[in-house]
Amino acid sequence: MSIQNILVADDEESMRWVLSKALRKKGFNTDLARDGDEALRMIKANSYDLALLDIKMPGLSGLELLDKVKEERADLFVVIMTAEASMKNAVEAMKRGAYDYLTKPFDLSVIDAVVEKVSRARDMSCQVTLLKEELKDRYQLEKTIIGNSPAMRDVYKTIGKVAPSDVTVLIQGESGTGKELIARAIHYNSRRLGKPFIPLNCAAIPKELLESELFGFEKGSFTGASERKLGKFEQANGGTIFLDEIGDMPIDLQAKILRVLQEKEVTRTGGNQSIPVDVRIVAATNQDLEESVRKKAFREDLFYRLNVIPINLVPLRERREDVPLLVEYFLAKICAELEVPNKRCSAEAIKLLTGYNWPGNIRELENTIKRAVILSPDPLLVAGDFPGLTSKGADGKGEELSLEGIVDLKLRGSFSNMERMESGDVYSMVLEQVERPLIRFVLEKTRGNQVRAADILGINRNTLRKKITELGIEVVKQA
Ligand SMILES: Nc1ncnc2c1ncn2[C@@H]1O[C@H](COP(=O)(O)OP(=O)(O)OP(=O)(O)O)[C@@H](O)[C@H]1O
Repeated sequence: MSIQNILVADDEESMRWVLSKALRKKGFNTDLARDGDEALRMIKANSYDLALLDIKMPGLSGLELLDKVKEERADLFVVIMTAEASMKNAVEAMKRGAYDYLTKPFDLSVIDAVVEKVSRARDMSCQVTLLKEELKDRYQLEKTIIGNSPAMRDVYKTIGKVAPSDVTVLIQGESGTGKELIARAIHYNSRRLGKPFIPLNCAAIPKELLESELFGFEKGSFTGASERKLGKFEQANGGTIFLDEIGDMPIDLQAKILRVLQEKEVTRTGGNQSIPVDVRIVAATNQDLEESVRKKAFREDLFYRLNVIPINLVPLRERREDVPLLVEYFLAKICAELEVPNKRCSAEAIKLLTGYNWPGNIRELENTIKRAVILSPDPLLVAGDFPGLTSKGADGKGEELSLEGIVDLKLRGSFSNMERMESGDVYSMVLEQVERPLIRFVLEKTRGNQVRAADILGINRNTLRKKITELGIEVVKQA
């Protein structure tokens, strides 16, 4: 990864002129700052690979600036320049994280050598960062996305298939189902790993500001635009931009996003230059985008561009078998974060958590566990430690879990491993297990009166008799 963009900050005009001429001749993009404050603003607004900073400048000195740079852009290589060959300054600069130190006057060949050295060091450091990221992210995918349900296993397969390419992905799912987590997993398992992952929630930013957030603006393009600002697309260059709640994107901006996808370039507000960007787009929504297309609230062409690979995250209530795993994971994570001894959930508490409807999905589950861990002094969390769930009822709407809900839960628990199911026997097996307790229950209530039982069930008397024999039900007649 060679150097492209260099900032030169020096209060001496002749020095700025000489350096910029020499560097531009070698093909580098060079920006110039007259003092420390200007340099800091430029560093914040642009992505430089190297900054040559004079130690003595009006406003922020080179060393003060160096401290700020280390806070803002720890990866920027800084070379400090000074007219005084004092050992003290040199040591101070290196201690504060400068990459090198040059004493003026210097020959231009010294500058060439420094740029070359920084270039090699950047390559090395990129490799190290990449390696670190890679290790971190393997850990992330394996450890942080929890869920073993068939629906989640399908999601993992899709991540594996799409991550290596640059294809656009549209993640759909209710709030709290893990859309951002999946977007990160795609980024960290792609070749863009080590480059920025920039999330932007389109619904959280006022419409008037969204355009400049996305595309940036030029200095002076409107009142208050005192400096150039890079938009999220430019910040994400080389990496991935995650456009959350894309359904809330105003229609005029949708056209601009389409242009980025087609032309791979952006124009800053107030600017007339097209800037090439290499960014992968992962978008997410909790709305029915096809419906928005029908209502003309979302551009059809953009929808098809984004929806190349759809990933649907099913709500937690439709993959309840993942709840116990998630509970275990969040208990360990939260106890470690809060530095409290590990806690467990009783079987009864797990049953309650599994039966709840989770309208806020995994985010709500995580918060619920956190609240219980904080409020309960005991190592074993029981159902009573989740009062919000018991009072609201198992489906979160103040009602008991429906019969269908219980059967659904039971089925998911029993058949979580579809691959192991025999073909051809499931339908009758499940019906039998529902029919038998149902008939037994009604016969019990009618004290063994088959005529009455058939009437309640709404089936023919002969059919009931046949079922009693087939299912081996014992009829106890009571007076
Ligand atoms: N499968 C999962 N395993 C572990 N943690 C998860 C999982 N899915 C989501 N989470 C956690 O739940 C929280 C919410 O996830 P995330 O922010 O990705 O959801 P979202 O769908 O993007 O929500 P929203 O639409 O509200 O922005 C995060 O803390 C995330 O780490």
